[in-house]
Amino acid sequence: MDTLVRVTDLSRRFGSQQALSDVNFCLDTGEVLGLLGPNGAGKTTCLRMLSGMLAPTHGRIEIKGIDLSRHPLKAKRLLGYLPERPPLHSELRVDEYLHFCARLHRLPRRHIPEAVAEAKRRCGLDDCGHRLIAKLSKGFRQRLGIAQAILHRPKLLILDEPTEGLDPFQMRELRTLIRNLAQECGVILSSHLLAEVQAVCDRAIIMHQGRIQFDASLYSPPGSNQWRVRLTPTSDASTLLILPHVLSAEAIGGDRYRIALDALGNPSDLSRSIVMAGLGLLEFVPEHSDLERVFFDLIGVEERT
Ligand SMILES: Nc1ncnc2c1ncn2[C@@H]1O[C@H](COP(=O)(O)OP(=O)(O)OP(=O)(O)O)[C@@H](O)[C@H]1O
Repeated sequence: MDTLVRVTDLSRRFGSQQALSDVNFCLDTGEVLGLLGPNGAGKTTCLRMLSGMLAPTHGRIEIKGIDLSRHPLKAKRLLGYLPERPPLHSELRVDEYLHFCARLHRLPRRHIPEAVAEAKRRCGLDDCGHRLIAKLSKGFRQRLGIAQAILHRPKLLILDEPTEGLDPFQMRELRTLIRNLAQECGVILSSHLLAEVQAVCDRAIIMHQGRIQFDASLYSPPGSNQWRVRLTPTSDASTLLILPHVLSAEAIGGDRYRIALDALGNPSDLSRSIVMAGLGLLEFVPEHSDLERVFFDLIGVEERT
């Protein structure tokens, strides 16, 4: 697969504040990458640098092998950007605004009507051309923000908190749109919601205090068969290890254990054998993915084990 974006040792300092430190990652065409992290983690700073709006203090960004700092115009032609606050002009009508943006993207005049029609079609704005932007709902404003970003058919689409403030229905529609757009380009989006990233992304990077804490595919590896149990305090937990199909049983605190089963093990047999071995079973849940573990550890939403 093509490497679309290569980010090397990217750092940014604002005065004494180190907003981003030594960030490294790559993105392939067709991939949707989610940047996750709490407020102030550095997501927007990272996306602003990727979009060419902010210069790095240190490090390099290449888009299709083109160095963004050295050849900004050439590299920026390959990307579309939806900032945290979409740059909409509320006094304009949708068509007027998209024509204006098409000129900013330097599309040849004769191609503009077709490009505007196509962007509206892809973003579900076909019937909105004459509507005043001031009168659009939040969901339609986000669609319009994305439409301006894809007018020139970029190879890389950068979306900063694209579903922020949308209702669940609008969120679902926008996620479908993002997945459809990803058939033609790579997408990097930011969010502080784990479920959001899990719903739409192929890969997630968790950022915290300007650094990458986790970077992995969201497709669970085949054969990951892990369960979390809580036993009564008097239980002899070493018994877990001799139960059928148990590969390991790791104590994770609070009388809880993370149990890994082999490929033949299954949860219903495991729960039965725990009880038959005389252990007091209080809780039995699927173990979180590594992504969820890191996220909850950082954000501290879930009870700690
Ligand atoms: N222009 C700026 N001047 C000074 N500090 C800044 C500037 N932009 C960002 N920062 C600081 O850099 C850090 C990272 O901010 P950033 O906006 O990138 O985080 P974020 O993960 O996008 O957060 P949020 O989810 O709240 O948007 C924060 O501490 C922020 O205060």
